[in-house]
Amino acid sequence: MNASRERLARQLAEAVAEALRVDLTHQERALLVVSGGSTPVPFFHALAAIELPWERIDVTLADERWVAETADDSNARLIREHLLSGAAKAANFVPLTTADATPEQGVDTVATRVEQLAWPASVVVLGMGGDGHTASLFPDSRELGLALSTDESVVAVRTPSQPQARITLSASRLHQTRRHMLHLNGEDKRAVLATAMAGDDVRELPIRAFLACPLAIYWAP
Ligand SMILES: O=C1O[C@H](COP(=O)(O)O)[C@@H](O)[C@H](O)[C@H]1O
Repeated sequence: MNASRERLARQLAEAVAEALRVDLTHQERALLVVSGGSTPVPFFHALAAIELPWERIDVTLADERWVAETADDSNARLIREHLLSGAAKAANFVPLTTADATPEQGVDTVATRVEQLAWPASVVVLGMGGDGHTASLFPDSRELGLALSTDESVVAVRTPSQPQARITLSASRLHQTRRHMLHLNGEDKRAVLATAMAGDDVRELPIRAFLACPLAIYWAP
């Protein structure tokens, strides 16, 4: 692994841990929302090694593929394998899937689960794909307009460019946080982010929905 990406992951983990510590001085439970994908793995390892009152911390996802938790591309599996270990094992993880066959069938159950958490979250750590998507707010999601505008907490999404149906926290729910952090690596993503910053069409590059949050950007080459 590229040393600057490892260093960035540690810096992000320290910032997230500090945010959780601060919030836990004045509230009983704190909520951390993380993203899936390949980028956050070293961040998860760094965060898992930090001593925190993890038993008072809930962790959930920005989005999930509607697959079994045992599937290779399950974000829940990623969290269980890379974050919920070491000190962080005591955290309460709240997944975004159910045993229902489709996200449309499971969405209400997931919404109830999500809404019971300690909002506003302490931190939402977003990722970004090369197409400017974040969470499962993809430019070509049929439900993108809904996910950007609804007051519902979660939305089932079907996205032609993606092999699986997904479920995502809505933009309004992802905005319910004290801090937004964006974690990304590589020149290609830096270029996409620069394009996003130079325009304002959220449907073209959904990451734009979070650029004015304010958003702390953690980028490494
Ligand atoms: O599909 C997804 O991709 C993005 C970015 O993934 P990465 O592998 O390039 O890090 C991620 O932020 C999002 O949560 C995930 O569902």
